[in-house]
Amino acid sequence: SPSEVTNSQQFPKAIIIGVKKCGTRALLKFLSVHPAIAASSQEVHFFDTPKNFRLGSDWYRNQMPIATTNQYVTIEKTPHYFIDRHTPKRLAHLLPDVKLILILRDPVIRAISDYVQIKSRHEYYPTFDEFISMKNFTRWTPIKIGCYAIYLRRWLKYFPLERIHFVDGENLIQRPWEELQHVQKFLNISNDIRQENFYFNSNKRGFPCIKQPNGCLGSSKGRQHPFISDITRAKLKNLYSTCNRQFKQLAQINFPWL
Ligand SMILES: Nc1ncnc2c1ncn2[C@@H]1O[C@H](COP(=O)(O)OS(=O)(=O)O)[C@@H](OP(=O)(O)O)[C@H]1O
Repeated sequence: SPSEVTNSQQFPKAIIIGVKKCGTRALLKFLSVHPAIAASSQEVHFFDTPKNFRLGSDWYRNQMPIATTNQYVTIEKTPHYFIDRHTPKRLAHLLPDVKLILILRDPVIRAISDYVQIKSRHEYYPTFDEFISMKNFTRWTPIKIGCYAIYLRRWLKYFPLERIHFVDGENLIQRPWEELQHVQKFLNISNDIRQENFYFNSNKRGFPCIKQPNGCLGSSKGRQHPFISDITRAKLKNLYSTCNRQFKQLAQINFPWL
């Protein structure tokens, strides 16, 4: 077909900048079935990793998926961009018109998810409750990342709020088509990914999958979370209440869990 003759690699029109463990992979996977989207399968880590950044913008473009002429929206996701100090400025300089997508979850659940991932790489590891009972627990990275306002403030020095779309990661699990509808609108593409494209898979602990071959996420997504004590929950809820309030103000959004 003619579109195959003009395959090319394009700089991203949109980037899922984070947040880690909030559903960035699910969002990109669901978006990738849209006919207008070419999605990068790997996390590119261009702006946040010195050895990659030094290779320059040609290297970056060469990491992008081959897009057919129909796929005029190239997207990549690197969740670490959100918390990286250098990325906002570097990205604004290279791609001043890029659209940013930020997916968020309840920071308490996000912290547990982060913990479960780290624990999976260790044979012996303290419990989540043990971490939170430590005096300096607020300096532990899985806890720090959940104070979204701190990081968003940095991004807003380089990007206007209208260029950032916020996705409710809790709702992406419950009613993914609603979040997809908003994202497709933000990207100015047709509303192709709809409710009838999803099913809930009991083998995937009830997480939604897309109706196509390999339409569910891999085994490292949707892990079992450990029991967390009420004391730990109350402590984190209290810690995040200020961050959440500031985030709501900065982002001018309101998700049910915020
Ligand atoms: N449809 C679907 N299927 C499976 N998992 C889903 C889905 N939608 C959202 N999620 C949640 O995504 C969490 C992982 O987030 P990320 O992909 O952003 O993680 S990462 O930062 O790339 O490591 C992952 O966290 P865990 O539950 O802790 O494994 C999921 O809760």
